[in-house]
Amino acid sequence: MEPGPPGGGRPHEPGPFLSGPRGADLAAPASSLSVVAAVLPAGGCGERMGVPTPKQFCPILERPLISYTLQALERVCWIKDIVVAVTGENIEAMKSIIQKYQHKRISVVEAGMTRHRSIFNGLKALAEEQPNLQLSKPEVVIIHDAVRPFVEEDVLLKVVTAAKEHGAAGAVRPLVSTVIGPSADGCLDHSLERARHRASEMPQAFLFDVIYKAYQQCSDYDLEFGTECLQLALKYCHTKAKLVEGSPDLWKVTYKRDLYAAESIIKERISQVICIVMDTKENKEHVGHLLEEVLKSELNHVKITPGTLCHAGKGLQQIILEQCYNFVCVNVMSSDFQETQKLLSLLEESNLSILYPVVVVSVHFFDFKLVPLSQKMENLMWIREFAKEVKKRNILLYGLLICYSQDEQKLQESLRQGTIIIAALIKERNSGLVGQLLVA
Ligand SMILES: Nc1ccn([C@@H]2O[C@H](COP(=O)(O)OP(=O)(O)OP(=O)(O)O)[C@@H](O)[C@H]2O)c(=O)n1
Ligand SMILES: O=C(CO)[C@H](O)[C@H](O)COP(=O)(O)O
Repeated sequence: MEPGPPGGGRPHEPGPFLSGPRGADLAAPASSLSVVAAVLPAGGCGERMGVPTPKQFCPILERPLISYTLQALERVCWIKDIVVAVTGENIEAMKSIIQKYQHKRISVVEAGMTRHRSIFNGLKALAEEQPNLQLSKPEVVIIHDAVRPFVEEDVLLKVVTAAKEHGAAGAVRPLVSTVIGPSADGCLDHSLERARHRASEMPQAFLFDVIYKAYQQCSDYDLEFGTECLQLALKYCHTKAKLVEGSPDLWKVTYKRDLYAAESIIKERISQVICIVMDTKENKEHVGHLLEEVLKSELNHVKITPGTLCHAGKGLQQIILEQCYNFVCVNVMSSDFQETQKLLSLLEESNLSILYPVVVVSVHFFDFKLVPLSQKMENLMWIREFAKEVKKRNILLYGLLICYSQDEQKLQESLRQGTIIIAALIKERNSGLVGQLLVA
C-alpha cells in the first residue's frame, strides 16, 4: 500500500450514524479523566464457520473481518489502547493487517486455548509491564469479540458509563428462540420463559480491577468451559452487571451465512452517497445535469451530491470527508476520458480506497446519428487499461455508454436505464465487471 499525500488522513467509517467528525456528537465517558482500554479476543479457529481460515481473518470486500471491528473501536477517540489476542501462528498476519489498513493504538498479544484464556492474556498485558508493549492499566476495560464488526460508539459509551457505576455492564438482546433444557434421555426437561431472559452479547465493560481479580481467581473449569465474563465478575467479585439494550447489528459472525449478511450491511452503508462529477457546471441544459436529475428522482434513498474537480481537487477532499465511495463521472465537453482520468488521479492520491472499494462509473453520451458506433467503441476500449491499473488501488472503474437522442422521451428512457445500471454497479461492487462498457 503506497502512502497517501501529506495530511490525507485515512477516511472515516461510513454509515448513517456519524454526521460530523468521528463521534463528535458523543461526549467522552462520564468522567473524561478515566482511562479506557479494550481487549479483543481473536484467537478462535471458527469451527462453526466450516472454512479453513479462522473467521476473523475471512475477507469481506477483500478486507479481513477483524479490520472492520478494529476500525469500529479505533474511531472512538476515548479508547486509549486496543489489545488483540491472536494465536502465535497468526501474530505476523495480524501485524500486516494493522499496517496495511493503518490501524492505530493496537497491541497484539498471544491468545490462549479458550476465549476466556485469550481475554485473560489481554488483561495481563494491560496490568503487567510487557517487554515490547507500552500499555498502562486502564480504569475501565471493554471486552469485545473480534467477530462483531458493527459495534457503535453509543453502545460502547453506555456500557462504559454503566461499568463505572456498577462495576460491570454488558449489551443484551431479546431472545429470538426459546431456551429449553433437555433431560439425559433427550426429552424436554424444562423451558425458560422467553420474555424473562436475554441473550448476552458484546461489548461488555468492567472496572479493570473487578474483571482482572475475577480472572485471577477463577478455576481452570471456568477458563476451559465458561462463556460469560459477566458471570465471572458476579461469581468472584460479587459484582452484579448492569444490562444495556444493544442493537441487532451486534450479533456474532458465526456461520458462513453471517459473512454474507455482514457484507450486505457494509455494501448498503457505503452506497448511500453518490457524487456526480461533470465537466461543466454553468450549462443547465448539459446532459450531465439531466442525468443528475434522473438519479435524484429514481434513487431517492441515496444522497446525490455534485462534485468539482477544479481548484486542485478541494471539492473532492470535502466529499472524501463526507465518506463518499461512489462517483459518477460524466464526460461530455472534454475528450473521451479527460474528466474520468482527472478524477481517478485525485482518488489515487487520496487514501479513500484503503478501507473500501471505491466505485467510479465513467459515463459517455453517444448519438448514433452523428458518430459511427465502431469509432466510439474503439476510443472507449481504453477503459480496460485504466480499470486494470486503478483496480490495484481498490478502485472499481466501469464504463457506461448512454444513447443520446434529440427526442426527449427517448433520452429520458436512456437516462433511466443508465440510472438502473449505475445503481446496480454501486450496490454490487462486482470486481469481475471492472473495465466493462455497459450500454443504456
Ligand atoms: N481460544 C479462543 C477461542 C475464541 N476466541 C475468540 O472469541 C471470540 C468469540 O468466540 P467464537 O465465536 O466462539 O469463535 P470461535 O471459537 O473461533 O468459533 P467456533 O466456536 O465456531 O470455533 C472470537 O473473536 C474468537 O476469535 C479467542 O480469542 N480464543
Ligand atoms: O456472547 C457472548 C457473551 O458472553 C460471548 O461471545 C460468547 O459467550 C462466547 O462464547 P463462545 O466463544 O463459545 O461462542
